[in-house]
Amino acid sequence: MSRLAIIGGTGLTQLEGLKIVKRDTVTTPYGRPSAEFLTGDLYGREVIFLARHGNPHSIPPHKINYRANLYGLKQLGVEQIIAVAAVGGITSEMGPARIAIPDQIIDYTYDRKHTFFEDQDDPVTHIDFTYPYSQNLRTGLIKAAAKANIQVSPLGTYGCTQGPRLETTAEIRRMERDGCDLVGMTGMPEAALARELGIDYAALAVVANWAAGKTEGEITMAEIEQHLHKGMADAGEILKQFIAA
Ligand SMILES: CSC[C@H]1O[C@H](OP(=O)(O)O)[C@H](O)[C@@H]1O
Ligand code: HPA
Repeated sequence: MSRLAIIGGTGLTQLEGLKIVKRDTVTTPYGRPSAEFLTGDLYGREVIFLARHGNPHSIPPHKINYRANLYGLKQLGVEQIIAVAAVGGITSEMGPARIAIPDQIIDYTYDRKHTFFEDQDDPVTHIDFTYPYSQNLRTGLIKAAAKANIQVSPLGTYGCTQGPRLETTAEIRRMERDGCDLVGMTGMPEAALARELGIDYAALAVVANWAAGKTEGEITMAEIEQHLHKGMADAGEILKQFIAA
């Protein structure tokens, strides 16, 4: 069976149910990962968990060392990653607490270390990224959601912004015109780095709020926390069914 890792984001700093058997503080040629890699038993399967923003949550999205995180997971033999991510909902289906399994990404980030192929000695390498998420893992997550009786959006385009600020109304309007259904700040370069390392990667996106300008008023952290509470409980059920299968 492939070695599976779960990367947790906002609202998932600790993975409930994980019986931890090993803690690895890994060093990589790219620096230090966000936190210890926790290996343990989750519903009978060995899983490695990493808190993307650190534990406690202290690293903002643009400061995450994505290369160290992904390289560290590769060093531990990981072949599959499910990334859990909080997002804002842009299109009508993507209301708060909804879960989506995106199939596409648009990258609006800048100034992030986004590739392993940049040294003079490296051959020039252009990975294929036509389908940024693993179809195999996406299908598994969609089936797991059906088994858990949780309605999810089986498709969606994740737009990744630089953060840490939230977006303006005009930025969200532009992203919607571009075809984005969801907005988050960590999907890239995480997904591309996984592909560069040959690790299968899919995301469980949990909608925390309507994106900027989609409702009257401003976005509050209280609203985000409330919706994430429900959304993360559902994400946990989906992961449980995914592992059971
Ligand atoms: C207002 S919460 C924004 C924060 O939450 C998301 O984190 P993650 O993708 O790690 O769950 C988003 O990308 C931002 O980093
Ligand atoms: O509205 C948002 N924008 C960007 N990232 C997010 N993560 C949760 N909500 C949002």
